[in-house]
Amino acid sequence: MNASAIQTADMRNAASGTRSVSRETSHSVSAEFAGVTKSFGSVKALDNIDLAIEPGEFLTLLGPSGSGKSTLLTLLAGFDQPTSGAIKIGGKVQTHVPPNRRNQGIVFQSYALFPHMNVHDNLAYPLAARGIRGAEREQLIVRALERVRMEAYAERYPSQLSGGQQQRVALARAIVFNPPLLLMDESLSALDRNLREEMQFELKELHERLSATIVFVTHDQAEAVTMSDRIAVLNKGQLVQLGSPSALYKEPANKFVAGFLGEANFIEGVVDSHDGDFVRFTTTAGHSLLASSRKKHAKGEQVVAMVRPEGIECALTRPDGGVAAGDSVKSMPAVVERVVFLGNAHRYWLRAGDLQLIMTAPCSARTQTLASGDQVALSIHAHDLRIIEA
Ligand SMILES: Nc1ncnc2c1ncn2[C@@H]1O[C@H](COP(=O)(O)OP(=O)(O)OP(=O)(O)O)[C@@H](O)[C@H]1O
Repeated sequence: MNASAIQTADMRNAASGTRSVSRETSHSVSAEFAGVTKSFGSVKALDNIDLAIEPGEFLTLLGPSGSGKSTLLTLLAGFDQPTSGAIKIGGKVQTHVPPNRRNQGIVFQSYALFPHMNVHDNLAYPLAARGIRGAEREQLIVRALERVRMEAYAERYPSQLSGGQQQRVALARAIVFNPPLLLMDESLSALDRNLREEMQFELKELHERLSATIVFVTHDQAEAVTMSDRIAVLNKGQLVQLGSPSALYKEPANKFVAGFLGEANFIEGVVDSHDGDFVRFTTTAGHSLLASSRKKHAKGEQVVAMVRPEGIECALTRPDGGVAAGDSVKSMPAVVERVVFLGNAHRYWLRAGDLQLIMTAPCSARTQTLASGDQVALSIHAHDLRIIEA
């Protein structure tokens, strides 16, 4: 995942934020975890999670394997109960309400289509369970199948469908009764790349048309960034950070989030001074750098700063030691160790003393391509260098 993916996602999320697209229903609910802990014997799968999901929001639970994403979603679905804490849906405590008495659509891998029923009957099932029959039921089935472009497959049995088609039908079954809450666990993970991207786009469109709150689980960062209004990053059963994709990318709370969502360079040092939102610190290699920080830091404090690969700038050093392009930001000497052409950008591995940094620079006719062995002056604007937690 790169910065342009984040920008595209931001634009898409901003567009969906306005939600002027014709919405076919007008209900959605909030969902909340209040001090939720879940233990399996000695394993604490979730540790005191507080998380409030807004009505109509597309919220993604993101984290590495074993971080607790599925456990959190399973508790929200009502398939299991927390060891302590409460789950509220629409402001009401639902912690011990069974799944069939919660008005929610579910697309879980373990919640497969009924193999002995054709597509039509798979969709009719949740409607019948809600007492919806006759012409209304048929209308809802046709509309749900149209939404996932599977209207031509109503008579087929699941075994006569591809994996991708089965997932579309599972999605149609989950949305056929216009649930105010839709829960999806790694629902697109079995699809090949093209179909997955197509489904991501369709799901996002669907979210804009439905008014449902969607809670989506994935371990795929790019998917989380493209789809979500907000992302909740989990690690080892804890909620590490909650925010918009761009906030998490630009202002990660710690090294884990910075490294998990995109690429990051980390620079360690000791604080010299703090002025407003900026901190001057000296790196272990003796370079003095200016970074931005939300917190106050005391002189002598050990800090870790983070810069994304596109936040580093380089200019070739002239033979007299000066810098080719003038720059107001103080620069440090470095050498280009390796260059890789990526098509629309170059990726550079730079060494400045004991610091190794990765930089990406877009390719254009106006930018000079650096070569391995070039002596350069490296600069990082203070807004691109952020003090984060270790
Ligand atoms: N029924 C269970 N019994 C015992 N331990 C469990 C059970 N379910 C989950 N766990 C443990 O709880 C932790 C969180 O698991 P969970 O499935 O929620 O993670 P996840 O983030 O969804 O992982 P993945 O991406 O691999 O699906 C893991 O350590 C897992 O082994």
